[in-house]
Amino acid sequence: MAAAAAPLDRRFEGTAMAAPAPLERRYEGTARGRGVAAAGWRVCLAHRFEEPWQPYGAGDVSFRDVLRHVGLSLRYFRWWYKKTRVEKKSAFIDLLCAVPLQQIYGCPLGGIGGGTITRGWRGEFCRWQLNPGLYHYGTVIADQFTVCLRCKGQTIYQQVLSIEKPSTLQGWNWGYCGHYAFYHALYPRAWMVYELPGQNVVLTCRQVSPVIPHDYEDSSLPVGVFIWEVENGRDEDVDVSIMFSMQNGMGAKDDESGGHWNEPFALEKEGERVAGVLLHHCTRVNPFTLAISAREKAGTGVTHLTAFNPAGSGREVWQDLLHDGRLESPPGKSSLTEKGELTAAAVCASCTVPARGHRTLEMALAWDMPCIRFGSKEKLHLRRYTRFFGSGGDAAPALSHYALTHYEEWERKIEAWQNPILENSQLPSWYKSALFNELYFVTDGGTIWVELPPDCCDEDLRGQAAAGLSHLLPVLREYGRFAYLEGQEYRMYNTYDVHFYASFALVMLWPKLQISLQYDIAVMVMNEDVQLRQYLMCGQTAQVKQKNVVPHDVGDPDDEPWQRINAYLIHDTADWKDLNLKFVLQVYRDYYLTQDSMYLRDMWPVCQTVMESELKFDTDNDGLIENGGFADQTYDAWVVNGASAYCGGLWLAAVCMMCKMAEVLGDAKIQQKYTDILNKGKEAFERLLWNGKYYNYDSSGRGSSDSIMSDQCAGQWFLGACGLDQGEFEVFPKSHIVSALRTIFEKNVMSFAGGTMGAVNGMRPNGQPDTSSVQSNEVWIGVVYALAATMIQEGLVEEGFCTAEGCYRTVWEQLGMAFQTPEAYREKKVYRSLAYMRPLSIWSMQLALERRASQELQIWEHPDCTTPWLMLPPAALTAINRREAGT
Ligand SMILES: CC(C)CCC[C@@H](C)[C@H]1CC[C@H]2[C@@H]3CC=C4C[C@@H](O[C@@H]5O[C@H](CO)[C@@H](O)[C@H](O)[C@H]5O)CC[C@]4(C)[C@H]3CC[C@]12C
Repeated sequence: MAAAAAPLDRRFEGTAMAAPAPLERRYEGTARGRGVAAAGWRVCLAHRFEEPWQPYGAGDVSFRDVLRHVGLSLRYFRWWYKKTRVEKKSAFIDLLCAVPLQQIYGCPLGGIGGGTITRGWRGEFCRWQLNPGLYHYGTVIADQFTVCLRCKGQTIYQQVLSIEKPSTLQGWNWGYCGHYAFYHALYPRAWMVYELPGQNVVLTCRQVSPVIPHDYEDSSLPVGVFIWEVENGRDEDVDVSIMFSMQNGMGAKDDESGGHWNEPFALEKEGERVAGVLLHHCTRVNPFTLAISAREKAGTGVTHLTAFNPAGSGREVWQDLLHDGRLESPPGKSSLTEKGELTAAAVCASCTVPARGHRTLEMALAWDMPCIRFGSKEKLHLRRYTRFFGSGGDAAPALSHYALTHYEEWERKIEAWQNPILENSQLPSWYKSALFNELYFVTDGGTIWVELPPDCCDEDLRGQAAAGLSHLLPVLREYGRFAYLEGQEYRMYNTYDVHFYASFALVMLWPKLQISLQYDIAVMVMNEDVQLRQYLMCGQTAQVKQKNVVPHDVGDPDDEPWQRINAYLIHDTADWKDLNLKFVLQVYRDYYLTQDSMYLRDMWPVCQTVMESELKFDTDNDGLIENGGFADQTYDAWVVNGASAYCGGLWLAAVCMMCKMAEVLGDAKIQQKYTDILNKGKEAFERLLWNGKYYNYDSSGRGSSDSIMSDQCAGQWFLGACGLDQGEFEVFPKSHIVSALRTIFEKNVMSFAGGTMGAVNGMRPNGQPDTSSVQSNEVWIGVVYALAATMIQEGLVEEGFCTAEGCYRTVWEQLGMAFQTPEAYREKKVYRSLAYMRPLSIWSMQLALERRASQELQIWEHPDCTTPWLMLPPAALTAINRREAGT
């Protein structure tokens, strides 16, 4: 098989794909680092991305769209003013103050649901989600690693490993030359390789977070480990010290609120000793403790400085380290900070690296915020990790010790999971990077994972448990409650129409979290919230949540999620057509992948309930639902009228799955009922929407109803993922699906931006993007990955990879949006909603590949492959490899 070329300097022939951005071009070093993964996202620290694109603003809306949305704009502005200026809260979607794009982010630190701290690719600590679901964007300049080299008792080199030249801590030697370092991300690990100019010493810092598939313990821990590999190329021994400094706080106003204090700690257990400093951050709400530490072992000394002023020159710290490569500290705790005062601490690990030799220094960052309150401050929640480390707020030393003594095991598990994919030379390297790096959102999606209190007195939960969800309480008790945001800028938990796409990552890697999430939704289906409110799109007043329908989301972290749901008030989603169907589709998909029959049995009545609610949308009784003439589905600003490819296709797929579930559960009556509907509905779907090449957007016959929608095969996507796409279960004629996918590839992909940016949501048959709405001419990255998966399922493997590649390269290489993949971009200049949930759908590509390969296996077995289920059919791969190798 063709060897993979360097991922970032390839040329493409035979497609209009432009050369990818050479993110490593500025690297002038020769070092490749130690143990750095081959695949991943690699960038030189001196790299500069092109001018940042702008978030969608008023200026990007056409006059026609402005007129179309005058009512919404006025109502939104009135609501926004009240929320932000009168109630002094933040808006769940702030259209007037979008987060500005910073092209700086790298892998976040931390496991799932304990909060995250993102490090930038230049090494900065820059994006903080410690208060659940709420982000603070700010680089804390005191949070650094500094290296000190000494030979024969003399310091020969001391440098902050940062290219910054800040105005504080001016007594430190800043301005490391970025041309001699590169960053490499392969989530949940990242590497930074620093060649120390003129020193013949190379440092590789490997950052590891405990994000381990199918692990529900260590994956919840709020820790990150930094393993410093020091390579000495000199002919003499070098004493090397790495100092890790950290401010008490996250660079927000709170840091100066007074009352914070630091203290040194050392913890020895089972012959392993870890030492460092605790930084107690004593806020009224959600207080926490940060811990910086290092592992002491033979030949490695650990020293610390309990407190220093990060707002001053820092000269005393610098000189102290310079003097002997160690830190000296007054004993005991620091005093409490005064109001307006900042404090920081540092820990230093030192060892001697023999001439031409190599040594390792291990450091950790842990944070302990066990008890959390959301914005409403009504309820106290315990984070998942408290079941292993307690909720007393004193766990930071134990967390640090555990992280430093278990990271090797975590890495073994991470490699066992990733290697079969990474070692598959038939998969293009951009895909390997995309697949693992997009997973950052599972932890950095404002994610929370909390315990169900043992004495749970939530009436709703108890009621539902009694009323048929027999495994609700056992599941929630054992696996806790999980929620992640629709997007860092779209602050709603578990937005369900979007989770539909992202859920593949969860069910494939942490299936119990998907199941727990589904139980939560099932409970909410049964509940109502009769409070009335005005919806902003159309201005009508309706209740917050109706009974027997799937909610849009489970709430805003700035309020009280799970308690007050449906934070989204743009539309009354009780009338949305996709939400109920997406529940049914996920239930069967989850059952198919997990074979959890308790789950299936519990969800079955809920599926019947939501399908009954949905049936009322089949107004003409032809077996097919109709859309309501407004944007009543995930494309919430793109109006649909009558039968539609998207919702109609999801409907038929859900009806098919109802038949299948009824069969599995032996419910013949329901099976017959849905079989009848399916037969009628299939006929109506083909008659109303098939135009000989693809399925029309909708059946209204209006101006853009024959648009080509990139997501028109969403129903087939789910059917295929569950093996329900052939024989008696064939819902859509195979030839129609393949023809539709080919049309999408030709029009939405290759005729848009020269085939380099993925698939535009809507394309007119004449090859012009559909501008009938503000969303039809957008590209939705998560939809594109789902489309690519569908193509792979249907045998259009090369087309699928080519389609997805455009999005990856645009986001990660051209636009500098690493670790913040947005919901959408347009062909030029604008994007929408950074750090979004939907792109996790890339895991459905992996499922499609695995499924295909296992089918192909019967007819084609490759002698060299140790993981045959990851193999692709030879014909498709020859083409992909040709493009990958640039031949
Ligand atoms: C800055 C001005 C106020 C702009 C004036 C023009 C506006 C009236 C419209 C231009 C763009 C519209 C927005 C486009 C997207 C939106 C997202 C939506 O929420 C979530 O979106 C997902 C789709 O991306 C959806 O799947 C999820 O379920 C939703 O939770 C809410 C509406 C809107 C903000 C939309 C509103 C009107 C414009 C700003």
